[in-house]
Amino acid sequence: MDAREIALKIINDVTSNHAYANIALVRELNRHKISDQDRRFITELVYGTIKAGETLDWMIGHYVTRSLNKVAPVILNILRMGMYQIFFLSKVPVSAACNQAVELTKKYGHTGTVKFVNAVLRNAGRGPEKVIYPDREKDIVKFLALKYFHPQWMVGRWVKRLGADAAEELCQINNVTPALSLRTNTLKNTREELLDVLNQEGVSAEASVWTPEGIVCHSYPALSTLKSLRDGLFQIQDESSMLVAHVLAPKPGEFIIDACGAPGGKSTHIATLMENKGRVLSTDVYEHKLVLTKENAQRLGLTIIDVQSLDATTLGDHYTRQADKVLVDAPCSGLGVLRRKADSRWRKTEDMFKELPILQMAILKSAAECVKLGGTLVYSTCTTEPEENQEVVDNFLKENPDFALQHAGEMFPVTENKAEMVQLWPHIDHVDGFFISRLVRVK
Ligand SMILES: C[S@@+](CC[C@H](N)C(=O)[O-])C[C@H]1O[C@@H](n2cnc3c(N)ncnc32)[C@H](O)[C@@H]1O
Repeated sequence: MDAREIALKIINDVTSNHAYANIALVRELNRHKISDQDRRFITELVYGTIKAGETLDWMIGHYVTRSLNKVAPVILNILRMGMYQIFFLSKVPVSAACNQAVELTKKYGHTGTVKFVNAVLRNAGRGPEKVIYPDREKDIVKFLALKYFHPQWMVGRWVKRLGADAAEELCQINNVTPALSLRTNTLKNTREELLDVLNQEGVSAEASVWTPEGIVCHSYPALSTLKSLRDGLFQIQDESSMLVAHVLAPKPGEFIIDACGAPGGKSTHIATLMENKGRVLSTDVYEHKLVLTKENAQRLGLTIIDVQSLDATTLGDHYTRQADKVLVDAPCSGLGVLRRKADSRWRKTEDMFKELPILQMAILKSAAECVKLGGTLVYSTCTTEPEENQEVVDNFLKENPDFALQHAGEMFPVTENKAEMVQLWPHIDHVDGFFISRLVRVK
């Protein structure tokens, strides 16, 4: 199988079988003996074609008269891959993109589809100027959605809320692969020591400006080859995600519940800040995910984390007023982390903003029952949308006068932040979009 056929197989798996792009990619890459150059090409082609899906269909529409619904899924994916190479991969000659698509169609289609694919791609290659984006001034939403590969409803929300320019910056940054960030395991080494070890392992990295233990990597070999990872010298975690445990501010000896804890990114950070003294109960509704929490804790040398499979909407029945601090890192729409996965933007729906706040509120209410008098409750999400963030906290506070809002931004360990409820943005803060709020039980 050549690189483009492998890419086609992965894309088919995503579009026809709803496979996750990153999982399907790794699975398929591991099945073949492929050069590093081909790996990079396949990755770029798969992620690009999936991300640009609606834009590519709109572009194809300029060169065909029949409805794309009538085109067989595999042929449509061959066309999408061809269009992506012609319009967005300048290093690939147009002739190569066309010829390879035709070869693939000979294998997966018939004489008629071979002619069709050949005609569409050669016409696109000869006349790319036929594709004209909507006028930015007249239809900003459609323009941004097509230009930056986002669902129109999503762009519409952001334009309304943030204005056209900020929405454009956000869409733009959502297409840039973020740097890898790591959290130093301060129980095993200091950040400076870890930076030295990483340097010796061929990682180019620098200290994060957000947290005292954060590290940002600019280039690195395959993570599986790093002894420092196997030895538990660090945990992979985004910089904004690292801020959550700092806002919770756990102390050695406390009892802390992490209500939506798997795969343990924040539970392990909390236990580390507690110097591995006290108790962290990390619960999650999905039992299989708790295995990952246990593995992370073990690799990092943390012994105070217990895991329990539990629906957090019932947490209050089990641990009433027992915890010093509770974290609710709630399941959410994930609009703050779209840059991390090529297909995630196309999996979101507007219904999420009706359904998720109901679950988030139920979890928050039940988790709140576990907090002792004077104890802390932190509510965080990796999304940017107010229905899941400020509105959940505001509604909770209205119904629960036993809790008061505290200043989350003031708890940031390094940077200054004046917001009571913090909303971080990829295009402003250059970290994952995260919401963090901090409440205290006063009665
Ligand atoms: C944002 S993720 C948590 C990430 C985790 N805090 C970390 O830092 O690694 C949300 C988690 O909530 C879990 N979840 C979803 N519904 C839940 C429920 N009703 N009760 C408990 N956990 C739930 C999901 O399985 C998912 O692992």
